[in-house]
Amino acid sequence: MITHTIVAVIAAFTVCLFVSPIPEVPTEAYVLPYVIANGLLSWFFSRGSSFTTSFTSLITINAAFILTSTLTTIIRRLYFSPLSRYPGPKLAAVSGLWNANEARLGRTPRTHKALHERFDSDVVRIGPNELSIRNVGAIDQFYGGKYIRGNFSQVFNLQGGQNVASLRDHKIHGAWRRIWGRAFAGSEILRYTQRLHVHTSRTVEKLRRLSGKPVECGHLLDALAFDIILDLAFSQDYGLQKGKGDFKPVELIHNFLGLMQVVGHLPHAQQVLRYLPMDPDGVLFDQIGEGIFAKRQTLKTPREDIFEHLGKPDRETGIKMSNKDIKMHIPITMTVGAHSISTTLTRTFAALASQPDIQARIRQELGDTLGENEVMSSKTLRGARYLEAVVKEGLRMFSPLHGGTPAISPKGGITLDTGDFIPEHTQIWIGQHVMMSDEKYFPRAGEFLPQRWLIQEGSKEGDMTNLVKDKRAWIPFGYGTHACGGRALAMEEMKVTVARIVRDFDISFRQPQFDYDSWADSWKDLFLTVIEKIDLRFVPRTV
Ligand code: HEM
Repeated sequence: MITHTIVAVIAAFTVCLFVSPIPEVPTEAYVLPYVIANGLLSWFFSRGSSFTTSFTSLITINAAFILTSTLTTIIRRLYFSPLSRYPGPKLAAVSGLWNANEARLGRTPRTHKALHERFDSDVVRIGPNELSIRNVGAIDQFYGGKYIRGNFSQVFNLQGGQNVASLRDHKIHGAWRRIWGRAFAGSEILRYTQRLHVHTSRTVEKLRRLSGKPVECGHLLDALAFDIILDLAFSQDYGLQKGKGDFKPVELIHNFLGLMQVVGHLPHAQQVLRYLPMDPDGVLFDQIGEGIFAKRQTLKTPREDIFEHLGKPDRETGIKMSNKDIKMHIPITMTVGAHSISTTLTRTFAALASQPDIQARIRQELGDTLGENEVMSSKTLRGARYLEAVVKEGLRMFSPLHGGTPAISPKGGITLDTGDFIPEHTQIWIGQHVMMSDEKYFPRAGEFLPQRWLIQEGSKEGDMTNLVKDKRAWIPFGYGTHACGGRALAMEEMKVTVARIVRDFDISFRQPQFDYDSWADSWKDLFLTVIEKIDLRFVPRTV
């Protein structure tokens, strides 16, 4: 028995040397050999021994192996890892489960920010092979050029297949992004103007009918954003604003974001889940999406929509998406295309509800810049700089993807301008919340101050007020090759919606003593942020 134990301990040390370095070895690479080794051992021990003896030998050898592996891994991660020099919770250094649990609770961005402050460090360790970085120069160092995207993005292809948000191959990703880019070119955005106008008009009419009665703002804007994306992507009038369409897909998004967020932080779990049946909410969401897409394919009218572009080849390389590739873009379009907009806008309207002076200033600017009965669009709102500042400030404080998307540190590692060396293969996060709520970049970061984005009278272009110390830290849409594919549409949609609603209504909280801080504490960052209900009043303006 002693020989078995010694052999198991030596084997465990050897395996640990093999699986521990950064990056860690994929689950299959050691689970499969482990199972095979156990099968061979069972066969070996069962020859000429009783069941009890061979079973005891097997248990002893497994216990010695697992215990030694666990202890070796913990000691290595705590004291001998190249990341040991960085501060952070000990539990985070030991296991990815710490970060996954923060993710489950929907508070990773806030926890990471608190760690940077507690340890007074721009680099903190948030996993055995993971760091959170709070340094503006690092954004381009890690996300500029052809960087390797982190493990988290692989959660978008659990059911097999790829979309732009999961793809790691730069050649194909580049081609797919150019295809996406054509759907959001300036000329296309202008073509979407009339459709945006129709949908925002429905929301405005609805608010007029409600005439100052409390409205659950998240629900109102979910309906608006979902109707818009289903029209622009699939040429369909889904009718949520008219109370006709099915709200189920919106509810499903809220449900499965939680699962995605946890699994995204556990790459080994992602690998296992690929072999298991999909979560029922995910299956239903896919089915609804495919139904919407199938309906689109039967339309007789010309389909001047985003998916029309996705079906065309990339002009530079000739690369074309297969039918499967196109279908893989349905769920992501419905999720990021609607949920991001509605949560950002809802929280922006809540910020406006507490600041009537900002509403008044938006109205005054619209009066000065817009012609009478002019349809609002990126073109007609071009001169509305204060409106743009309000939307930018909303995106700074309420970005829907608050925790960032990770990158893998390149070969040879990177030295930050703080002097910190980040070893190769480390997964790093430069989170939106960590960066955009930092006083060093945005003084009075906790306050909603659109004027921070206005260039001072008489100053040079690019010379901002002293409330923006470094505009490179404004990253609501991410940065680099994987930055948001729908930014132009998102900006247009948010500007038009804010302008139309603020021009026609006085916005206030349902209860004058609304506890904004408790409401903000209840938001959950589940890859995309999920917010609790909020009732606002939209009182029609008479002039
Ligand atoms: C408030 C609105 C929005 C915000 C703040 C936002 C932000 C983001 C962020 C931070 C990313 C990840 C970037 C990265 O990995 O570095 C992303 C990815 C993406 N977004 Fe948006 N988004 C918004 C709305 C939209 C809309 C309306 C669409 C249109 C359908 C869209 C399409 C995409 C796509 C396709 C990607 C994946 C890009 C890639 O991986 O190459 N987004 N977005």
